[in-house]
Amino acid sequence: MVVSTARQCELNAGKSLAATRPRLASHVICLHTRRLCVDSWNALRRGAVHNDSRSSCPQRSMSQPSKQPVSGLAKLKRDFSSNAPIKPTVALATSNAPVKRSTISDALRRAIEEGVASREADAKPAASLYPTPLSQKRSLPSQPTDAPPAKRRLPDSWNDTSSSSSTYNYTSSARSLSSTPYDGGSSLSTESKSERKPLVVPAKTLKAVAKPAALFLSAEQKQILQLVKEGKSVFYTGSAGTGKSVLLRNIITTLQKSYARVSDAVAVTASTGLFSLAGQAWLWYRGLQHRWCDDPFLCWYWARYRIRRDTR
Ligand SMILES: Nc1ncnc2c1ncn2[C@@H]1O[C@H](COP(=O)(O)OP(=O)(O)OP(=O)(O)O)[C@@H](O)[C@H]1O
Repeated sequence: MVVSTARQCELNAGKSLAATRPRLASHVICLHTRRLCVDSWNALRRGAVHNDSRSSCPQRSMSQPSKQPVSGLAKLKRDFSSNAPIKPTVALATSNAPVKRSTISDALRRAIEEGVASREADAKPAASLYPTPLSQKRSLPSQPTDAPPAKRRLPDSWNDTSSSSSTYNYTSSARSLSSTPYDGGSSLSTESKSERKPLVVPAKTLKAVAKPAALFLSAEQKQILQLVKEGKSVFYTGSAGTGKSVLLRNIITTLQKSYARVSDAVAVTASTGLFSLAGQAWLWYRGLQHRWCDDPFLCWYWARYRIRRDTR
């Protein structure tokens, strides 16, 4: 595309542009009239006359200043007859002066400015809803502090059923418990320490708790117990945990009940396991089996030593 000035339009009028500049582009735009002046390159090549320039570029005297604002390119003179570079005829100082823009540019600029302004106006309320990037905290919706939060209440049907059913009343139960010797700690929050009542547990309750469960002797144990009742001398032994001590306590209790009216009828010479003849059971139970236990005397002595040491 070739940019042609008004002067060039005048110069080129009436003669073939193709003859002078055959390699020019296909169109020539006259900057003076800002419209397409010349036909296509083919028309120029055929030697067509620059007809449009006649109509669009009226013959004007170059001495008359142009009323229409032109850009700096309009003031460039170029001789198309040669390949000489463009030489500005007007000092470039004029370019330093504020160049008055065309009305089209001003309108476009105003339209762009109005569009930007309208976008900013639309974006302002939306931006006020969201926090700034620096403050990432979410602002909770402001609630009126005067109005207390609504209490959650049970439905009426719930109250009806609870009153009719056997619901546990914690308040009344706490009062009833405080009247008992042991309040179970429920009245700690309501009563002071001075009002606390001592813990009183009936002796019957303690005995019932301390009483072990009844044992039923096995057949072998019963057989040995029966022999003792018949007054026979019995020696029974067995490995650890087979029930020898249980049987011995049962024998003592049975004999004491049988000879309760006779004083000193029953005498217990040694406790179970500890001072028994071998004493192996106790030592085995304590995990202290020793080779001395093969000797009854040494085992008894060893057992006594361990008992005294442990009971200090
Ligand atoms: N007839 C029984 N019924 C239920 N438990 C029993 C019976 N005989 C013994 N036991 C239980 O067996 C365990 C051992 O019994 P016991 O201490 O009398 O054995 P042991 O032979 O004396 O043991 P060790 O030789 O170590 O002294 C005990 O916990 C006892 O309660």
